[in-house]
Amino acid sequence: MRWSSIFLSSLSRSFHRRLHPQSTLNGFEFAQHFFTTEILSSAKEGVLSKRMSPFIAFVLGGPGSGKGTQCTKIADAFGFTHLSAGDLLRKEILSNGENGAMILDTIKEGKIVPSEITVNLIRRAIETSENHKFLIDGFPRSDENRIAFERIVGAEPDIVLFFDCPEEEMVKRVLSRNQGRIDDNIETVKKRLKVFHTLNLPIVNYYSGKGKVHKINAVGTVDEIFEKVRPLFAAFSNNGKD
Ligand SMILES: Nc1ncnc2c1ncn2[C@@H]1O[C@H](COP(=O)(O)OP(=O)(O)OP(=O)(O)O)[C@@H](O)[C@H]1O
Ligand SMILES: Nc1ccn([C@H]2C[C@H](O)[C@@H](COP(=O)(O)O)O2)c(=O)n1
Ligand SMILES: [Mg+2]
Repeated sequence: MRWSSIFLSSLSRSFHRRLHPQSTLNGFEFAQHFFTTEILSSAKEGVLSKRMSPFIAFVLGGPGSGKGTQCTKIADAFGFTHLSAGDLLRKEILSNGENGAMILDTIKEGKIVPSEITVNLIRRAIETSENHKFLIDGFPRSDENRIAFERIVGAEPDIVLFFDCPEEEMVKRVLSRNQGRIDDNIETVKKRLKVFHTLNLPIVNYYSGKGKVHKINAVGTVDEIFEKVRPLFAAFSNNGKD
């Protein structure tokens, strides 16, 4: 083996270990992973312009914890495509599709829309995107969501961000959001908080067990929180917008 390849291989291996501390890849498996996820992602044109497997970050947190706000900033700074599951569902309501009325009722009740519907909206958005880096905001919200994503999209997240915010602060933020959302009222927020504890938090625990969760204290100004998020994404990117 040439020195340059030994050097590159060890550099990329340590980079990979920093990003995936739980990784057990080694030898051939590691080289394969590195080729498909790191090298192909930097190619700009032709058949290599899209990574074989996209880079996926799930972004979790309670209602009003600031997921959407931070995703906008990450997308701007690091060239990710921001896919909000809630926004995709709201668009589906507006498009008068066959599931629109059911989705509206479910959102009003603060419940979770059947996974197949949400996952297919996400899948379509990934497939029609030219990008290979995605922030999937507000998903998965349940074990059923997670399993459906693995089955239908056939992928797992590379990282999971979890915005940890006290309940009182989340309620305050939702009630002053003022974007005309049907679920931004105290009755629905209470229901969404229950769903957050019973269905969403177990997902965070599941990915914690896999060493994928980056927990961010979501109290502070938007910019202060982004400064905690930035280093995670800087580690994935050479120059901020690869
Ligand atoms: N760090 C912050 N400090 C104060 N207000 C914030 C902060 N981050 C976001 N907000 C505001 O709180 C409200 C909720 O934020 P955002 O929509 O980003 O939350 P979310 O986690 O996406 O919520 P949801 O799950 O309900 O979509 C918005 O009005 C936003 O401007
Ligand atoms: N995975 C998801 C994401 C969202 N929904 C529904 C239920 C949520 O209360 C609503 C709003 O989502 P948000 O904009 O707060 O992320 O959308 C769902 O059923 N499944
Ligand atoms: Mg949101």
